[in-house]
Amino acid sequence: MSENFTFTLKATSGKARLGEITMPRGTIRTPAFMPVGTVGSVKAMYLDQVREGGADIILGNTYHLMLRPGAERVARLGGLHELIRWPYPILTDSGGFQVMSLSGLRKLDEQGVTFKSHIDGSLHHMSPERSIEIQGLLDSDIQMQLDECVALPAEEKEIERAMEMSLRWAERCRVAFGEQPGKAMFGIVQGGDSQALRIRSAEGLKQLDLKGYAVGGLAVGEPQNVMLEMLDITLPVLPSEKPRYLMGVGTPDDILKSVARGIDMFDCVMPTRSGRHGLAFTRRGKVNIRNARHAEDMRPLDEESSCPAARDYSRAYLHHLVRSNEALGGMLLSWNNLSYYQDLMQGIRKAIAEDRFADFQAETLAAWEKGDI
Ligand SMILES: CNc1nc2cc3c(=O)[nH]c(N)nc3c(CCN)c2[nH]1
Repeated sequence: MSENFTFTLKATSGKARLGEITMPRGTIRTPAFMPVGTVGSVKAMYLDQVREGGADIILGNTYHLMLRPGAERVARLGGLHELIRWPYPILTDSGGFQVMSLSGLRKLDEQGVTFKSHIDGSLHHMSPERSIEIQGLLDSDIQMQLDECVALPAEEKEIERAMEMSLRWAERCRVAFGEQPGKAMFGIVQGGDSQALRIRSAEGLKQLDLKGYAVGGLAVGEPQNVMLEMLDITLPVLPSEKPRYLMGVGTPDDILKSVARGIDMFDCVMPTRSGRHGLAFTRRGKVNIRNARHAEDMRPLDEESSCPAARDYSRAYLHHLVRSNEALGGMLLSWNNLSYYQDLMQGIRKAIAEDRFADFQAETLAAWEKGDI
């Protein structure tokens, strides 16, 4: 614990980094996977399970929480940590991405975004300053700048316009955030699939004395090789002594390849959303438990797992629950998947500490390819 936000690099293995973020509410072991708790809950999970499974930090969303229950209401209720009973660090996204992907966007200009709520159609305006104000009302530990994420493929001019405005918004968010020693504000690198624009965005953010840097504008439809190429371009420009967060990523394979390039933090709905739809992640690859071949398979998903959902329940029962659309099906698979992701992160951190990350990556991939699931 520390009254400040500090990031310590503990070891490297190639470009993979082992680190630790210390904050008043706790320590975050990196590389870290952040379960997504969009409206204040990690869907189908008790937060005790999320913690026991190995999560040091979870994600919340400004867009959703400002619409319901409302930022001022959360503040009146003691802040997000009190409300959801998660005393550890929370990172909140700024709302820009969710406005683009969820709401009826009405207007986007220098002042901010004007949009209609996807819940009740009410009209809302969010400026960079209001986004930071909301994240403060939520008592968020790591706050994200308001940005404009452009879906790919897109015209270079469009990508440039959005990247330049996101840079101006980063400066306004930096001013609005001020100095909050126990908290952090991260800038978000934009620039789409353009090498030059990615470099300009990263260089521009470096002028702002930020405590961390997110790489945004990726995992928005581009092929994995394009995402990885943008990391190869962007990461060398970012200060090595600050954490790097790749937003919205990703599959286990995405995570391994991004850690290999120097990413420290990840968030993705993949383990929880796919769990609710019957997809199980295991050490030996993915299992679509809805498939009829599991109907009488008495094996658990992974007899060696420390997670009861993976070790103690037969595939036959999981198959039955998912086919019957029983809530327990999504709960057990979400539990299995989050535990798998956190076990993967723990394996990654151990391999970096032992300077054998490349071997770990190869072994993990080989176990998936061998299948035998
Ligand atoms: C699933 N793919 C994905 N790409 C993202 C890009 C941004 C991005 O460029 N900016 C922001 N603010 N959020 C993003 C998110 C949401 C992360 N929870 C993304 N998710």
